[in-house]
Amino acid sequence: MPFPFTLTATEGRARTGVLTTPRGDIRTPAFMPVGTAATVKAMSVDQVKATGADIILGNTYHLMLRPGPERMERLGGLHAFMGWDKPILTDSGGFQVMSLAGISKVKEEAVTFSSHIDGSKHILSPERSIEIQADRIGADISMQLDECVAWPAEEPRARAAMELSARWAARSKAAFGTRETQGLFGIQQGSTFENLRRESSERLIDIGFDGYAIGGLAVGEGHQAMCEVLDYAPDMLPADRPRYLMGVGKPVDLVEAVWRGVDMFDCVLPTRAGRHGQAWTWDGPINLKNARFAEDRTPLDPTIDCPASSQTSKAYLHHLIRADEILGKTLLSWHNIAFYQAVTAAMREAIAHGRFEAWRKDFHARHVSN
Ligand SMILES: Cc1ccc(CCc2c3nc[nH]c3cc3c(=O)[nH]c(N)nc23)cc1
Repeated sequence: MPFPFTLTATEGRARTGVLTTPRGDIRTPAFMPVGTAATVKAMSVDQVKATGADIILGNTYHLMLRPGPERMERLGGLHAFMGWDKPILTDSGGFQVMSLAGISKVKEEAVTFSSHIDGSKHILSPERSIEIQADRIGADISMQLDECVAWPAEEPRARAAMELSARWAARSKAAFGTRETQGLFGIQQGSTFENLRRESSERLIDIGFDGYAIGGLAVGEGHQAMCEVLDYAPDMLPADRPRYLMGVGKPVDLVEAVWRGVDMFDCVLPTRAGRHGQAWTWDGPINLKNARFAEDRTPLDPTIDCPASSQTSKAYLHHLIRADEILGKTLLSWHNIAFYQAVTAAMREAIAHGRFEAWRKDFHARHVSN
């Protein structure tokens, strides 16, 4: 019995709804903060909860290397380990292997790689990835193991990766089996080739998943090329199940993807850029290192109910970032996650009232043009 996904309103291709899981409801459009190594970097669980996030992401690649799957299970799973009792989605690890691990080999059977931490050898098959995600980490939503090709890709290479991912989708589903309290998402591949994305979608639908991710984007193609794929890719996936665009993105990427029918997002940007002094605001990004903030006593955003956004002066944030203080990284990460939650909340509200088209125009005028 898949998690119920109820669409409460639609406007054009945009949708707003609720994905109901045993650990809590996920309001869509949803932004999912990335908690790679069992922490949303520089933030406490209470601070993440205070932003309104309904779900966070965990990373199979990092967690299988440290603390290790069997230790994680002995410690009660990721929810107990980190004290987060709402939903957790984990990626399957293949993408991180290709971008982080030492020597790695992709074979039909599995991906083999050496740890970027201590060089130890590891194997990640579709079956092992499901076991780690669902049984050792205890993720509420697991992702199939897939192969994401770099951009740009030649069609034959993109086809090979899409077909391998489709075969791994079937093996992931077989290994996952039927579970009452956990879900499994398939991942659409096919790079920038419409025909490949259609074949990928058809094969995933035949297998049947609780939700469908759009993979293979946010790999350097840029906003324009991503939007061109999103002009057709979301509609190839079932309208009655969640659509998750992996690794996206900047606020404007979220707006344009929601406009084209995407429901769920993850991105390291708000926390990673935050640690380096960048803050997102309704008027676009600013960097607090800039001298113009040295005596600016105004907060980043008085309308956001988050201490980092409305009760902290830019001058103080400027000082903390310039001094490379840990608190600066925490406060800017906290603000950025709260800002992303404010953006997704505003989109849910706009779609629910049939005024997302106007809201999108205002957003561009205010946020993008600067
Ligand atoms: C903790 C965590 C971090 C990151 C992710 C998403 C990581 C990610 C991508 N990031 C940018 N583009 C991406 C594409 C893919 C993809 O095609 N497949 C998979 N499995 N993951 C992707 C998921 C979980």
